[in-house]
This record gives sequence, structure tokens and C-alpha cells, in this order.
Amino acid sequence: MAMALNDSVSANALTLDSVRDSLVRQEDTIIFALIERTRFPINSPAYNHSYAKFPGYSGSLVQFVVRETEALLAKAGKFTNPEEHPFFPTDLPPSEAPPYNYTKVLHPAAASININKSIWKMYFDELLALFATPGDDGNYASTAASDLVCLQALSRRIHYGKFVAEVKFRESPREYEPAIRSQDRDALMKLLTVESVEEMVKKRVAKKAMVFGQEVTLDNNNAKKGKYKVDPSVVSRLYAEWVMPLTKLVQVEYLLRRLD
Ligand SMILES: O=C(O)C(=O)C[C@]1(C(=O)O)C=C[C@@H](O)C=C1
Repeated sequence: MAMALNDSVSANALTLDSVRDSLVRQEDTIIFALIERTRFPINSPAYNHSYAKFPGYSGSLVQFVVRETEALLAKAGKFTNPEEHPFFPTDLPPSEAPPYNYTKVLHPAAASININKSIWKMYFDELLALFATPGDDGNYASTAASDLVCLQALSRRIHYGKFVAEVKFRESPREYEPAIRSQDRDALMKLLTVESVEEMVKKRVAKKAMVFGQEVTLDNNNAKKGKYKVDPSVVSRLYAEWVMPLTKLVQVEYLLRRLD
């Protein structure tokens, strides 16, 4: 049976290595998305509630774009995949696509976990100003579409913590069960944290930002050394301060419900 996980991992082949491979691949998606967003300056009218009035709608242009795109993708079946989480889950239309039989990997309680509100806040209140240049070029719709790609990639990665947590639980249920029964968040956080892996992730994403974001020219002498499309230290900070802590939060939330 085909399954929801990226690539061709089957439910039985779900291992810590296979879920980590997926997290590594998703780094590429996130970094390319950030690079694409840097094509536009900050374009603040896209986030300003009083910039435009769309009929029957109140909110910013970016909210309008995300909400309407999610409604369309919901009809096409996007959110029937347990890896996908909407930013505006209320009033989403049902899927009109034929149902797909995703292999059930996660505990059913997983469906109740959606931390996209925190991801949205982090992206717009903290991250964007760190990598988008000041300015306004009027491309608000394309900017919003670009933001949506970043948000989706970050959301997918962070909520993938559900799969990471499931693997960790299956590999050592006896270690996790007492902390789950006593609903001890701190103990769970300690159990699932692997600092050496976090250090590697921070270094690898900075390196990827250098490799993916360098200027490629045929003339070696002309290469602008040390100039990257997205600052590698910002990408490393994104992971250290937000992506990994939020992925761990998803893991804790999932594990707390794992024995329900
Ligand atoms: O690789 C793991 O073991 C994970 O749980 C994933 C992850 C991450 O978000 O990258 C989160 C917690 C660990 O401390 C290390 C890395």
C-alpha cells in the first residue's frame, strides 16, 4: 500500500534514519523557498490589513491568498494527507478528489495537533525581517504566493515531528510510557532531544544556504565570493531558534496523546 510519508518509505520501514532522511530533504525545500522569497523586497502592503478590500473578505492580502489557495487545495484533497496542515482550518471545503488510502502510521490523536498559528507568527513577526530586504516593488500577490510556499515548507517540516515521535516511541516504548502516563512534558522533551543531531543540522543548513544561494557564473574570476542569496547564519538561526524547537514541541504534543 502506498503511504503518506515522503518518498517511498513504507510503514514497516519507518526508522529514525528514514524519517531523518526526509527532514534532510525538506531542508532543501525550505532553503530554496527562502531564496525565492528574496527575489522580492519586504513589500509590507501585502501584510497591511487596510491595504486592500477583497469582496466579502477582511484581512491582509497575504491572508487572502493563503486562505483562498488552501480552500482550492482542500477541494483537490491536499489535507487528506496526514503530512499537510492548513493555516486556516475553519470553514475549509471538503475534498472532492477520490479518497486515497494513506497507510495509517500515526496515532489518531495526531489529527488534533496543528501549530500553524505559531509558525505564522514566527514567520511574519520574526523571520521575514531577517532575510527580506527593505523596499516595495508592488509585486504583492507574487510576494504572498512566495510566502505561502515558505510557510507550507516550514509547516510540513515542523509537523513531521509527529512521524519522528512515532518512530522514537516505537523504538523504545518502555522509555516513553512512564513520562506519557504522568504527562510530564519536560521528561518527554529530554528523552527526545539529541543535541549532537541538532548541532549537525545547524551546520548543514548553513552550508546548504551557501551552496544553493551562491552566484553561479562561467567566469571563475568574476564569482562574487561570500555573497549569498539568503544569509547562511539566518538559516542556521531559523533552525536553532524556531524550526527545531517547534518540531520538538510537535513531538511532545504527539507523545502526550500517544497512549490515549
Ligand atoms: O532527529 C531527531 O532525533 C529529531 O528529533 C529531530 C530534531 C530536529 O528537529 O531536527 C529534533 C530534536 C532532536 O534534538 C534532534 C533533531
